[in-house]
Amino acid sequence: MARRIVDVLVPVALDHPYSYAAGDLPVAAGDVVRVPLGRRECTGVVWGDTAAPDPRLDNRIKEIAAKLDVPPLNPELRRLVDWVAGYTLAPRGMVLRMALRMGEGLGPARERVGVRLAGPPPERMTPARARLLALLADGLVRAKGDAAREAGVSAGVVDGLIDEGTLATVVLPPDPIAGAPDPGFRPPALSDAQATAAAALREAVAAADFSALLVDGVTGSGKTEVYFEAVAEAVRRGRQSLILMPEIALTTQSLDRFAARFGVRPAEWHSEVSPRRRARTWQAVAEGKVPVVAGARSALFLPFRDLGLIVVDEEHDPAYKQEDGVRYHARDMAVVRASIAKIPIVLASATPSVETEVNARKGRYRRLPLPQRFGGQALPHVEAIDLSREGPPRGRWIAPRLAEAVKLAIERRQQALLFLNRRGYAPLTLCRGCGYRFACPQCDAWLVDHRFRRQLVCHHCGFSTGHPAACPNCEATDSFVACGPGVERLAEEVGTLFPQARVLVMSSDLLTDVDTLREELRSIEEGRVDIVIGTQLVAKGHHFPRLNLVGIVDADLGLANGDPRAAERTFQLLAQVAGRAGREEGQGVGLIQTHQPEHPVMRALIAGDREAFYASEIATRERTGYPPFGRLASVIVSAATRPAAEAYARKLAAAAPRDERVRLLGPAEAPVSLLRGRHRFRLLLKAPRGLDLSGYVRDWLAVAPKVTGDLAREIDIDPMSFL
Ligand SMILES: Nc1ncnc2c1ncn2[C@@H]1O[C@H](COP(=O)(O)OP(=O)(O)OP(=O)(O)O)[C@@H](O)[C@H]1O
Ligand SMILES: [Zn+2]
Repeated sequence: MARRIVDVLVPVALDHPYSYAAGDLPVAAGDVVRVPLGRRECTGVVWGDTAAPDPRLDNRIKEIAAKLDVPPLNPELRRLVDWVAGYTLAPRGMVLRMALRMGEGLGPARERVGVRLAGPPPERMTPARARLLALLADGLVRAKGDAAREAGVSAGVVDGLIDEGTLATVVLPPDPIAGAPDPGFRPPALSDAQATAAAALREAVAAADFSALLVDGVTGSGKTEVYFEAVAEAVRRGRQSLILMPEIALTTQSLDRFAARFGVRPAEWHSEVSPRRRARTWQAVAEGKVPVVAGARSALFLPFRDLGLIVVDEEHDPAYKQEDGVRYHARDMAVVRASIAKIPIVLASATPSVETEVNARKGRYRRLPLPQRFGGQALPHVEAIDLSREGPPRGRWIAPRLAEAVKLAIERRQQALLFLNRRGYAPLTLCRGCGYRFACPQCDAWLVDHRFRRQLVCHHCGFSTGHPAACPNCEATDSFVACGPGVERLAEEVGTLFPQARVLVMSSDLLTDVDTLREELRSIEEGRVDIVIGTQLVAKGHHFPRLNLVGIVDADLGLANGDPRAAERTFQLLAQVAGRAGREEGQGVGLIQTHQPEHPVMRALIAGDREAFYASEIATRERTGYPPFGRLASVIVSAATRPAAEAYARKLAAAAPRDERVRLLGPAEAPVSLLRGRHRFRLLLKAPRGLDLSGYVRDWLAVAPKVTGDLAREIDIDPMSFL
């Protein structure tokens, strides 16, 4: 009988599977196996039987080493891997890698050890020992760390009593990945609009077929409570749910709210979860033991055994786009997964992406509107502060009218949020003597002054250096001027304006860990802070009951770049930030400092007229052929030298297949022309909506000159970043 040869896809940068002999192993498609690869062994997945094994390779074909004892990757996930690779042009192996996070090489799990009272009291008694013994007097087993913490003693005290035989150790089972959510635990009383939307969601889950629904609710309308009803329905039907969230910062409150609604927290999946816990979660999800996962975009590639629902919260958020490795948009690929799995997908946003808005208008997505805030709170009243007429004095950033409003808020014991989407102290430092500007040696970017950390930092590559004593150019001392504001500088100004106020600066670079972040968010919720100064970290999703005033310090910041989505992003971000105001009591107020009060984005925000914004933006996109009315793909060519990058970019452009429907723009030097020491050129493709742009690019690359030496080529289908 002929040997059975199978295709095994391995998680490396390769598009095609390798052939292996199955040997005596009864392997089937989807099985996770160990295979020899070069000199090492790696984990791969059987993709199918090799259709036509090459007889010339027969004696070179190696055997599968072992079949792993984990559930196979089901056809749905395998199709998703194929689909994402085909669409993004990322090597299939790299997409598979995202689906194979089962944690090899972690070694055996560390045991959790508990202690209990077991023997006679120790000969020498100390107050700490006495406290510990008093705690354990009830005879219960406690985890070692818990016992020490509860008794207020060090771990050494516990160990000492174990050595003396007073305490005995017990091996504890690992703490569970996730409990069982109870759909009937604490269902909310829904408003009419919420109830209508929730009913539609429940029906969609019950229909168990592909459908896309948009929960389109104003800020504070209770979108979360509503999509929880879809999750409840999936749980009732014994099917798994995936809730995607753009940022871990967002998950904190949502997880607590989930627990309040369902009695337990969902399983979490994001970069802050430890590798070991992730490995256990992966396995439990594959075994169908995890009813609900809440996670960042990479959770999309988890091996659900029976996925019944996907929710994408804040679907418009740019964080859903992965910008390195496999460049994919998690919202778009979630729609793909839902259609492959034949399940409903729920998108939620107060400011839908233009793509989603168009889909809803065309009826491809079903819109479920929540036009009012829950509990009848009014939406914030938004006004512009025209910086060219009533701006702050030189060297200051808070206009008198905004300062007055902050003062009033504090007097009323309410909170104020000052939003500035710029980390650090100042975006540019220059020498007053000679005009020298501090730039990153490896990037085309200025160094940002971070005073809290006492460093000048590059926001592109992370390069950092101390503040020099003298100008590197003219050697003048004490001649540096900080130009422009960052949140740290704003904090300085707030300190002088409101010396008594309790101020919290929140910015991703100041964060040490998630626990600190959670604690800081809690301190705002509980009213232990008067003024919050923050970047987009605090802009989204949060619900702060006492926050009534939102001041947007520089509303024009995001409008100035050449990004076709600049207006959309600015509108979304500012609407989200303003939407933090007045969610529980009183009238929320948003004050927008801008030089362009007449800009369509500002006008829509001030008038609270979302429709006006979408109408003008959609018309512009339609006229210019930008997404979703046309399609884009970008190619970045980079090299160690500028001529090498440029020469290859030109050759690449010359090799583009002729197709009058596709327009090739460039090559042009990228806006960030130097990044991490590499010179960059950009090509942009524009095509009509119906064209298979991935296919076009694939054909192009097949005939393009080879990438040699230190040249690199990054393909981005549906690019979101234009730097
Ligand atoms: N039916 C309900 N019963 C009780 N509380 C509710 C209900 N609906 C919403 N809420 C509360 O109203 C507040 C706002 O809801 P939620 O945060 O879900 O709004 P949202 O639409 O997600 O807002 P945003 O888009 O601004 O994040 C929350 O504190 C939530 O618990
Ligand atoms: Zn840099």
